[in-house]
Amino acid sequence: MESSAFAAEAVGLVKTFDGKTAVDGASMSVPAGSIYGFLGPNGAGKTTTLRMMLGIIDPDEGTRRLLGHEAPLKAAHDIGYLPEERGLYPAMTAREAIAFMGALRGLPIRKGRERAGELLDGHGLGDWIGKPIRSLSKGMAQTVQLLGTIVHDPKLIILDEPFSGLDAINQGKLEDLIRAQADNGVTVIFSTHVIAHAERLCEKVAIIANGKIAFEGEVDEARNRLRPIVHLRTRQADGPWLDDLPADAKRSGNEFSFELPESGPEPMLKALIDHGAGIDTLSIERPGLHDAFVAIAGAAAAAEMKVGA
Ligand SMILES: Nc1ncnc2c1ncn2[C@@H]1O[C@H](COP(=O)(O)OP(=O)(O)OP(=O)(O)O)[C@@H](O)[C@H]1O
Repeated sequence: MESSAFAAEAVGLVKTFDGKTAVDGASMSVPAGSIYGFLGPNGAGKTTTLRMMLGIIDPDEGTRRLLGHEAPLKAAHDIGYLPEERGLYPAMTAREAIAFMGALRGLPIRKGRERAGELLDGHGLGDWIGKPIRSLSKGMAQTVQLLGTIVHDPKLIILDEPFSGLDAINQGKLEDLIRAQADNGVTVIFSTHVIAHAERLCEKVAIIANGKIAFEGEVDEARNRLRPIVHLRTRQADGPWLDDLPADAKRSGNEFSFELPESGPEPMLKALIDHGAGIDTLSIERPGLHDAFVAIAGAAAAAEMKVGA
């Protein structure tokens, strides 16, 4: 049943709300045991796609398969889901909230309480175990909800914008938690509009803009679509060596920047040296995922994304 190399797959998912297409033919394949990032600006269709994958809503067209099940709800006990809208019952204690979330996924409540204690201890919230949710800070409550998402040891975790609302320290802890889950063989899918998290965590990403998947593949594959950029500062301002630079090199004083030629840096560097440019500084910058995002999804979509945490 779960022998597939993919923990989640979607083929041609379409969803229209009131005549407006929110998701327009999304196909994704999430390798089992990987960390998979779903990147796109607000309103791009991330939440709608994840809800279709989970079986919370049905697509108008297309198919999906979750942990080997064509009816995603059949996999419900093996799934952990953190929705974009956060919320816990304010009067429940941290322990009860976690145990309750586990019970909704089939974990016996007694076991859930036990695991809740371990998880809260392990995440620095041991002192809050018996405190009502309303007495916790927003970040703590979000951590509790996250612990409730993993309390039943799911095989696949789907987190919708899990980093939003967390300060930098808690964002770092969440990255650690995601890595720890993946190290244990759990598949993690998370959506984000912050590129840095995906760049640090993911092997594979999907980039969605205007309801369409513009790219799906390895992070390196996205970055490799762009050529590295050479930044060069010469000692001389003028000379025959200027002809050795690519015609479209950008110049500011003695500083030049241009795409690395297909032939690599050596032939050009040799020519520059032979023709008397005098190399002051040289660096070759590999494009980041943000540059790749701009190239793939367009500048307008990229402008709505955040580069860093
Ligand atoms: N239940 C719904 N009824 C009507 N329109 C909807 C519904 N759910 C989503 N939409 C619309 O579908 C489009 C995609 O929304 P979706 O929430 O999937 O995007 P998103 O990428 O997750 O962005 P965000 O992070 O802002 O939620 C938006 O235009 C949204 O208004």
